[in-house]
Amino acid sequence: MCDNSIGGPIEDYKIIEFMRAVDVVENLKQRFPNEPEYIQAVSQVLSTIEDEYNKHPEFEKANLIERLCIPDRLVEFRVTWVDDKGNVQTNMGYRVQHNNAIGPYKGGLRYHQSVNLSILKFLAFEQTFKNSLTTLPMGGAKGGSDFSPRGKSNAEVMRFCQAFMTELYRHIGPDEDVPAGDIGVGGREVGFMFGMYKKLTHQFQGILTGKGQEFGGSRIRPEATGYGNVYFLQNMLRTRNIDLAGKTVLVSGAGNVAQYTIEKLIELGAKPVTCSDSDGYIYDPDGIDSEKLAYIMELKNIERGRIKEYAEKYGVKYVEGAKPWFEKADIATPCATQNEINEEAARALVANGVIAVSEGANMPTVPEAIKVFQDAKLLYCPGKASNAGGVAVSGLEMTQNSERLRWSREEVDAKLHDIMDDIHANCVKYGTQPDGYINYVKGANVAGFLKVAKAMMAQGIV
Ligand SMILES: NC(=O)C1=CN([C@@H]2O[C@H](COP(=O)(O)OP(=O)(O)OC[C@H]3O[C@@H](n4cnc5c(N)ncnc54)[C@H](OP(=O)(O)O)[C@@H]3O)[C@@H](O)[C@H]2O)C=CC1
Ligand SMILES: O=C(O)CCC(=O)C(=O)O
Repeated sequence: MCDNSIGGPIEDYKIIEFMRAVDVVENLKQRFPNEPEYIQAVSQVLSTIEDEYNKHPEFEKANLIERLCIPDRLVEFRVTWVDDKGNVQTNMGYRVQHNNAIGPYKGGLRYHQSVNLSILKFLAFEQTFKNSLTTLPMGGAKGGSDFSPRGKSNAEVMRFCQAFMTELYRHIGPDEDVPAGDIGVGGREVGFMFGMYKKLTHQFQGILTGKGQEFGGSRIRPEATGYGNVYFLQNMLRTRNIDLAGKTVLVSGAGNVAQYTIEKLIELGAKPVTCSDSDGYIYDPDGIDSEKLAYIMELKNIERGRIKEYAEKYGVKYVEGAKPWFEKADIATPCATQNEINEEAARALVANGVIAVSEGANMPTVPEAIKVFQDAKLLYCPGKASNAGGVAVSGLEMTQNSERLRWSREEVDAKLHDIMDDIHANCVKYGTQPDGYINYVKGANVAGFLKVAKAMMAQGIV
């Protein structure tokens, strides 16, 4: 029996071989043939960690790679609810508990008509690496439903959230799994789910993050993903002595992440000129200022209207059915959804002189487009690093809930800032190439992977 440099007594399990990312991905494709987003995410990570993984033969002997790629558990259930007309509706509900080697499962819930297992498996896989990068003790998970709150009344959203929780509550807990928001799930939905959990269990526990400020929510959690995205962007720019102030920025999305990305960009003197929803984008050459942002927040969070109305109010360009990547600017930050920058858009961004791309969304850039950015030596960072501020402050919310106290806005913001700095430093450590170019994709993947891998090895074959 040998004592491996990382991990425990696993000598007899397997003859040492090298891991070949392409083989692992091919095998997963055969086993999960209808899950393109999941395969895309796995294949991007494996291709960048292959060398590091193979420096540790004990990993392959323990078949660590398959155990890391395949989720621990999939929970799938029917959600039945009644709409305002009295019709009985059904949707699917899911929770993908991917990996809890370094802490309780943690990750958002997405309510959108496109939700399926492939999308949730990709998000839960990415979340595992992201949460590891935050330096906080959180495993990775994701969940949600093919229910879309868009066009539903408040009462319908409440009934759906309550019905969803009547099943989900069995699978979550402060030390087991702590969901939060994502697309289509914000403070309103978290509140309704929290209320139902309390009703079902008679317990007031920190089982969700992103809660209202009055019942255990952390200060800065709503802002955290967007603010963190901009803090990370600043760090990237500093590596080339570039100042964010005065730069024009293309932003996609008009939801939580986009709004607070825009807020922080304005505060730091940059000029966001676009934002979008799933119908189209607006281009405001004068820049979205604080007053216009307040209008967007009211429009999207209260009236639940369409971004086209911004163009009508301020007399600016609105482009139906398109994304903002063909406009001219210095920086781009996709904050809407996965695969929203394709190769053609990436080429346009490079041709237009964009210097940095920081992802607020999860996996918004397709692999061919990432290659375009990296070949052009752009400052390009994957979401698992640049948008980790949201889950990081969720981790801080969990800590505050356990201690039954609340930190000030300044305290939480300072901790968020430190965490984003740490993530950036780790990307530089593991991603700097011999020519000095920082491959943030590799840096984030290797740093996130190593911590989870070491924890899994130490915990034996389970
Ligand atoms: N909230 C958080 O803390 C975190 C979120 N993220 C990621 O950030 C991204 C945005 O999330 P968030 O802001 O919370 O979600 P929201 O629901 O608040 O906003 C999503 C925005 O993206 C648009 N959008 C959604 N789907 C599509 C689509 N298929 N095509 C075009 N536009 C679309 C929405 O438009 P419409 O209203 O028309 O649907 C909306 O403007 C997601 O990738 C999410 O996973 C990452 C880390 C943390
Ligand atoms: O705050 C959380 O737990 C999850 C945030 C999230 O969904 C994400 O990081 O993609």
